[in-house]
Amino acid sequence: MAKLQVAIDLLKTEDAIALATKVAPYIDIIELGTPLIKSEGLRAITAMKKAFPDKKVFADFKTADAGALEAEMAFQAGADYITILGSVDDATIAGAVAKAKEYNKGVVVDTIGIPDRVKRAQEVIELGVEFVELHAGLDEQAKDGYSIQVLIDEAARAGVPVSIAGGVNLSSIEAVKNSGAVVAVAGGAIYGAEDPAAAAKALKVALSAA
Ligand SMILES: O=C([C@H](O)CO)[C@H](O)[C@H](O)COP(=O)(O)O
Repeated sequence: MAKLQVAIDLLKTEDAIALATKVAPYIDIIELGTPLIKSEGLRAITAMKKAFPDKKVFADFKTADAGALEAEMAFQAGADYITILGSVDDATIAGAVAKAKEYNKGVVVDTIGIPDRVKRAQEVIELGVEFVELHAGLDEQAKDGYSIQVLIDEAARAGVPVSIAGGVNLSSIEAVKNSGAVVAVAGGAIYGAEDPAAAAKALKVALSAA
């Protein structure tokens, strides 16, 4: 069954923990979004892992260089996963993967901005990453004509473990599930909902349905 990841793009650690507290029963992976980490630093990761030791904590660093160093920073702070940008040199990804092996943690490659996400996913999986995020960022989603269907189609033909991030919500979750993605990432659909717990529960139920 695909896992559910909540992407927390809030700016304060206490708000992030308050949200995670509401949705945790339905969530497998808690993502600290890039804006949150930039706003609060590594202590946001440490605080989240301390609050939820049994959940996987995902640090969305979107690292572009010094992969080993940034991976070590994230893992020492308490992260279980770090993201490295797929558009960077393979050496940056390989450095982070080597560090992940040392700490028994994982690297996720983020394909944001990459024209051929499937080809790059197939390449970087060979470097030892856990899974690849097929990702349309918030700015790409805001463009006219954006549809998550592109990511769903890519996941179905990727042939490697992928997550989908880019506006996953209740309307798209069934198609995301059927695409074979191993993780569905939902940000705004949860943290922007009037009742985040109900939103997370509905997504989890849809992912769990036979
Ligand atoms: O990674 C993200 C983005 O780059 C800002 O950090 C989002 O968390 C990701 O796109 C998922 O969020 P939604 O698209 O709101 O589901």
